[in-house]
Amino acid sequence: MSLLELRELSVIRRNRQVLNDVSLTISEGELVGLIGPNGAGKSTLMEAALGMIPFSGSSSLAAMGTEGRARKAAYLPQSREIAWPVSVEDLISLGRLPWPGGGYRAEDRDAIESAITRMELQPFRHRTALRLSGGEQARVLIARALAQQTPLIVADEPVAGLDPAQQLACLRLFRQLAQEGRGLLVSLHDLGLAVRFCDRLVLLAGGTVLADGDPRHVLRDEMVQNAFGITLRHVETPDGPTVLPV
Ligand SMILES: Nc1ncnc2c1ncn2[C@@H]1O[C@H](COP(=O)(O)OP(=O)(O)OP(=O)(O)O)[C@@H](O)[C@H]1O
Repeated sequence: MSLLELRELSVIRRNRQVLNDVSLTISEGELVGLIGPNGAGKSTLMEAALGMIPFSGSSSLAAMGTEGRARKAAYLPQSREIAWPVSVEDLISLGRLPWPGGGYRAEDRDAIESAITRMELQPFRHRTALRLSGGEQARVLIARALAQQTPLIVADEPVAGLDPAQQLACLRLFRQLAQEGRGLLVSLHDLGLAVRFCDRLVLLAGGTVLADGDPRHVLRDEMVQNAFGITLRHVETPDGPTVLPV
């Protein structure tokens, strides 16, 4: 079943066409990597898909009411702002706000505990979120999105600022969530991680989809040269395929 359908989505920002006729579907059980150079329109695509900015074309999510949308999709924005000096546990519990009861039922507690465990945040749960390191704050915000327990997760550069072990742990968790039937749209700059963990890659450049499909096919030489102006060395490892930009 599809969780997100974008049809001919176009966005104009400051009189400039940032996205041009982008069509995309995310289905249950899929971890989809959104890749592309800086300024390609990855964040814009996510914001438009969620109905946060004006666009033309259609988005199945943006067409829903705010409550239905918040129960369908959790969003991790690129900017990791924490506005108030709340505890880690309280911040994560905000993920339960879209659900009836607003966070006080037994299932809310279970969702919050599960998110804390999955992001290995037990030692931090009573700390003030604003006083954590940048990477620790990033993990707390991922946990808030997990606590929302939505079928779809839209995450804008979720592993930016995480150390290598935490990057791997985060993408392994995303893979596991996909295996459990959730759909994930995740923007990534590390193409090695993208090819290793994603079921599918969508390559965005100049506001259009250059390629959408099997990661190794999307990352073929002419596509990578066209989008990024670089070459990739493809490497087979015991843990699966990866790539090195050269
Ligand atoms: N609020 C805004 N107002 C006007 N233009 C914007 C705004 N946000 C982004 N843009 C422009 O839209 C284009 C796409 O930006 P976007 O942030 O979607 O790219 P991106 O692919 O996510 O980039 P990055 O990899 O650097 O995060 C860029 O040219 C950017 O300057």
